[in-house]
Amino acid sequence: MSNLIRSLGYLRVEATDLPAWRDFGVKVLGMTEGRGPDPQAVYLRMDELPARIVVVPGEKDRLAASGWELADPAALTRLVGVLDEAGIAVKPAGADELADRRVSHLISVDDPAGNRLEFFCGAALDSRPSLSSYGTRFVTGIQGMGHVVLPVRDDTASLRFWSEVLGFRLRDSMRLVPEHLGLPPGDRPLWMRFLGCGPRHHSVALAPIPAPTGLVHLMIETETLDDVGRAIDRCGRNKAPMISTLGRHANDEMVSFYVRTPSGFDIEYGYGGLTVDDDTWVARQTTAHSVWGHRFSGGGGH
Ligand SMILES: Cc1ccc(O)c(O)c1CC[C@@H]1C(=O)CC[C@]2(C)C(=O)CC[C@@H]12
Ligand SMILES: [Fe+2]
Repeated sequence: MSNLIRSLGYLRVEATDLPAWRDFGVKVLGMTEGRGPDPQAVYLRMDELPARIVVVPGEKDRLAASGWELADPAALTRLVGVLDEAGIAVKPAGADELADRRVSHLISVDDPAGNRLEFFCGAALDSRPSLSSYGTRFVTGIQGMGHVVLPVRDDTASLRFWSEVLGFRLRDSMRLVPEHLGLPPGDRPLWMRFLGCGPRHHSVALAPIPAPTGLVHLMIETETLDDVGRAIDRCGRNKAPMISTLGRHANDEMVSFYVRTPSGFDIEYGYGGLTVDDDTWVARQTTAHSVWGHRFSGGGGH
C-alpha cells in the first residue's frame, strides 16, 4: 500500500485528426490552447498547467497514457520501491520525455489490463492564465483534472493492483448487467469499481467494458452548472455528438452529460461532484447508475 498518488494530472492521446481535436477542445469543451515542445501536438489547458490533454499525431486513436501526480521526488522514489516490491516493471523516463511532458521526474508502468500509467512530480507551471472565451472554469487543484474510466478484464487483479499497490481507496462498486453492455450473458458478476486518491469521490473507475481506444471516458468538472449548460449548447452548434442526456449520478452526485471525442472515447462534462473524507467514508454498492437522466444513445445500447 503506498497512498502516494495525489491526483489525475494529464492524459496523452494519440489521434488521427488533430485539427478536429483543437476545435473540439477549444470550442466544445471550453479549454484553451497552450504551446509545447512538439509543434505537431495539440496542448489543451484547463488551469495553470501547460496542458491537461496532450494530443499527438498517431496511426490510430487511443489513450497513450494517463498521468498521475505525486507530491515530490521523495514520494516518487517511495512509489518505485513499492512497485519493485510488487514485481511491477518500472520504466524510467529519458530526458526527452521529461522535456516533452515538462515535469522534473517521471516513471511509467502498465497496469494488469495493459493501461499505460505515468507517475510524475515537479510539473512546470504556465504563467499565462488559461482564459476561455466562454468563461468556463474547471475544478482542478487538489482534486486533479477529473476522473478516467479505464477498461479492465480481470476485476480482481486490477482492483488489487490499484488499491493494494497504488494505494487508491475503494469508494463505491456497481454491478453491471452484461447484456446492457452488449456482452454475452455470463455467470460471473461484472463489477465496476470506483476508486479515489484524494478528496474527489473517484479519480479512476475500473470497468469491465471493452474499449478499443483504451479509455471509456474522461470526466472534467466545471465550477458552475451554467458552464455545463453552455457546453451542451456548444455541442449543438459544433455538431459534437452528445451520447447521453443530462443526469445526476447516484454515487458521486455529479450532474453531467457525455459527448463523443474525435478519437471515439467519451468526455463526461459535469458539475457538482462529491468530495469525500477517508476517515469517515464507507464504500457501498450503488444499484442504479443515476438518480435521474443519463439516458444513453448510440454509445452501445444503454
Ligand atoms: C455509474 C457512474 C457513476 C459515476 C460516474 O462518473 C460514471 O461515469 C458512471 C457511469 C459509468 C458507465 C460508463 O461510463 C459507460 C456506460 C455505463 C456502463 C452504463 O451503461 C451504466 C453506467 C455507465
Ligand atoms: Fe464518470
